[in-house]
Amino acid sequence: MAHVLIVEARFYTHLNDLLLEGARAAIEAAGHTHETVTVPGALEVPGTIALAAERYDAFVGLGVVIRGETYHFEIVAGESARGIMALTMDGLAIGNGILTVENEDQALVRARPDQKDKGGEAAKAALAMLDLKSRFG
Ligand SMILES: Nc1c(NC[C@H](O)[C@H](O)[C@H](O)CO)[nH]c(=O)[nH]c1=O
Ligand SMILES: CC(=O)[C@@H](O)COP(=O)(O)O
Repeated sequence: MAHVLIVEARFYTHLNDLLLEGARAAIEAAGHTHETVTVPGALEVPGTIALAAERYDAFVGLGVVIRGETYHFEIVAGESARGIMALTMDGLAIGNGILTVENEDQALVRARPDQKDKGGEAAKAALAMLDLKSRFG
């Protein structure tokens, strides 16, 4: 049984709740346990995973980044993904469920567990990486 840390950037509460629901359901369906920590925004997700790296078997990053008027979108979307990928290359089992979308409608379809269920998908990816880690690590 693995213990998974969900790191959720609580920027859009109603969308986060859906991502969390999907991620938690996927982890529980696979017979694992989880805890959740809430951080201010997507940029804080990789740093938080790095701080907790030794304490959990796998990690799920959740959040929603919606394009605004400025270049800030590129920074938040790109740097959060870059940070998560850097930690993945260091050998951590992580699923990236940070949505990077043009508008709220796109986010809603992707967050809803009965639609694209990107929270659940990210949790399954984290567990798949954990399996690969035990096989090759
Ligand atoms: N605009 C969004 C942000 N921005 C906040 C940053 O992630 C960060 O918390 C701030 O710059 C302080 O370091 N975060 C999201 O998760 N989603 C956004 O759409
Ligand atoms: C991530 C963003 O683009 C964002 O929420 C910031 O919006 P803006 O560029 O309009 O300041």
